[in-house]
Parts: sequence; C-alpha cells; structure tokens
Amino acid sequence: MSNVLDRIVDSTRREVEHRRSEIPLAQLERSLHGRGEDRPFAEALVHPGISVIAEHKRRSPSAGPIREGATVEEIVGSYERAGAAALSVLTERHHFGGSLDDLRAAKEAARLPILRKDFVVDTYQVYESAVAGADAILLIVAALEPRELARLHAEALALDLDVLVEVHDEPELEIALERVDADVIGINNRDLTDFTVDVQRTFELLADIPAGKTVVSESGISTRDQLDELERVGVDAVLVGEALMRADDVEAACRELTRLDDEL
Ligand SMILES: O=C(O)c1ccccc1NCC(=O)[C@H](O)[C@H](O)COP(=O)(O)O
Repeated sequence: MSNVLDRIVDSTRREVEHRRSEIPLAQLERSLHGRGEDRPFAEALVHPGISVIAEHKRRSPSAGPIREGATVEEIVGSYERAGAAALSVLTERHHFGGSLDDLRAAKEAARLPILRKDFVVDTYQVYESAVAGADAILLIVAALEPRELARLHAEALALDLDVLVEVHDEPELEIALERVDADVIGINNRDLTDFTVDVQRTFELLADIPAGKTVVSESGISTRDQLDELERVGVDAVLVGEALMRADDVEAACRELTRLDDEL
C-alpha cells in the first residue's frame, strides 16, 4: 500500500485536473495582472533571533480534527498581534480541510507574508497560488521528481513567489541544494511515512547546509526552549501549526514563542 504522501499527491493531481477543467491555465495567467501587494516571505525570516511562521491548520492526517470551527480571521489576527513573522495557510482540502479561500481570507485579515502550504505538483498550482495572493509556496522534495522540482521552483521564482523547499533526509537535502540551489530550506521533523516527529532531525541535517541559506525547522515544535536551542545553532525560523491551533489562547501561545512580551 502506498504511503500517505503518495495518496495526498494522487488526490491533489485529481483535484488540480478538475480545477483546470473549470478555469483553464490561460485564464489564470490573465488574472495575474491584478495581483495584490508584494509581501516578501523569505526576507521576513532573516531577522536577529528566530522567526515564527505561524500556521493555520484545521486538521491533519496525523492528528485528525484540530480546530475546525475557528475562523481564519481570528486565528491569523492573533498570530499577527503576537509577533509572528509570516503565516502558513494549509490549502489542501481532503486531508487538511483547507482551501484557497482560507488563503484569500488570511491575506485580507493580516498584513504578514503568506506561505501557501500545499502539495504543489503542477504548474497550474503555481499560477493559482500567485493569483490567490500567496507570497511563497512549499515544494516537498519527497513528492517530486528532481526535474519537476527544478521546473516548479523556476516557475515560482519567475512569478515572484518565494519557495520553501522541504527535505527530511540527506538525499533530499542534496537534491534541494544541487538541483535547485534552494535559498530557503525547510527541514521537516515529521516523517511523512509513519508520522513520527523528532526535532533532532533539524540538528542532524543543519550541519550539511551551507552558510547563507535560510533554514526553517518544521513540525513538532511547541516550546520556547525548543526555539532557544534551534536559535543557538543558527536556525532562522520555525514553522508551528498544531501547538498554536490547539491552544486555549492562540495569541498568548504565539506570544510565548515569539517572546513579544519580553521586548516590551
Ligand atoms: O501534519 C501532518 O499530519 C502531515 C501529514 C502528512 C503530510 C504533511 C503533514 N503536515 C504538514 C506540515 O508540514 C505541518 O503542518 C507543519 O510542518 C506544522 O507542523 P505541526 O507544528 O507539527 O503542526
């Protein structure tokens, strides 16, 4: 039986075909001209200290429902007030309950740069992301052939989208560096085949990433102590979803990570 990533990619390809049959790529391309303001995503992550990318995530294959009823506006508003550097919005529908409407709502409700967190495997999604107002997209090395990865990466950059290239092990990191010379590298601490999460993964892979790259540690992060350790070894940003989305007080939980209150 195929793993969960294969299943998500298969259903994504089917959904993309359906959307393409409703709105052809040529029509999407024409809509690019009315794109809103540019909010540089990669730039927002490289400040002194460690930056927080706060994620809007309704549910997930590993955790089931997380906070399905909350509105995008209330969540991203809390993140912005709490000092997050950028937002990540999960737009995959079948497994995460997200949509491009969530991304559009986030763009309206906050001024932060936005990562479209999805399983981008087709040029159509790159254009769709730009038209919907994303400032960056995610490309997962494990979900793509190296040639496809390089093509989608180049297409995104050509549309002024930043790209977070996600890896989980050394062979994937080698592809991210050698095939696309990725500027922003996400180390996913979650193994997408069995959902185990180990933040140690970031420390292990970090040693093989050349200076000058922007490094994001993704998944399984919930405490300020973890951020302090990651900051000490030179990680630029963390991407946090479930721990923030499950918090009773989302804004307070995010403030705890950003240390916004310590700066006042
Ligand atoms: O979260 C999952 O269960 C998952 C399963 C399969 C593919 C991707 C998955 N998550 C997407 C993400 O990358 C996370 O939402 C993101 O890194 C935040 O992780 P967390 O803070 O642990 O919610």
